[in-house]
Amino acid sequence: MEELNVLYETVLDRKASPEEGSYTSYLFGKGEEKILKKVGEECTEVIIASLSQSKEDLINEFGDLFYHMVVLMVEKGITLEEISAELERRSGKKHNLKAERKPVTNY
Ligand SMILES: N=c1c2ncn([C@@H]3O[C@H](COP(=O)(O)OP(=O)(O)OP(=O)(O)O)[C@@H](O)[C@H]3O)c2ncn1[C@@H]1O[C@H](COP(=O)(O)O)[C@@H](O)[C@H]1O
Repeated sequence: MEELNVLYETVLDRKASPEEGSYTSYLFGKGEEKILKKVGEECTEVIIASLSQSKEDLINEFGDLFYHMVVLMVEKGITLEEISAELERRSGKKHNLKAERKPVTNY
């Protein structure tokens, strides 16, 4: 997802060089507690949209959640590559688990 990389780089840039009128700079200025609050709010909005709103609204809420998650990742010094590596590790583990699975016997 190239857009996610672009977003990550933009957010990283806002942290390094705050810009006036930038919502991202505003969030970093407020600090971690505010960012965590926003991530929590956006999670709740995704849940509400899942239960009662249109697919379009839900996609919109996922967009907000992804954005705030990226802000939190940058705040905590976590890269997209690290998340990617973790997902890859899990996927490899799953394959290994499958290979290790014992055949089912019916007696
Ligand atoms: N993807 C987003 C994005 N998604 C959501 N938001 C902002 O998140 C806020 C969430 O709205 P809310 O109503 O929940 O919050 P609020 O009442 O405005 O603010 P709070 O007082 O609750 O903090 C809105 O102001 C949105 O504009 C985003 N702001 C920025 N981006 C990306 O970040 C990049 C840099 O943006 P700036 O930092 O604004 O330059 C942009 O190019 C965008 O790609």
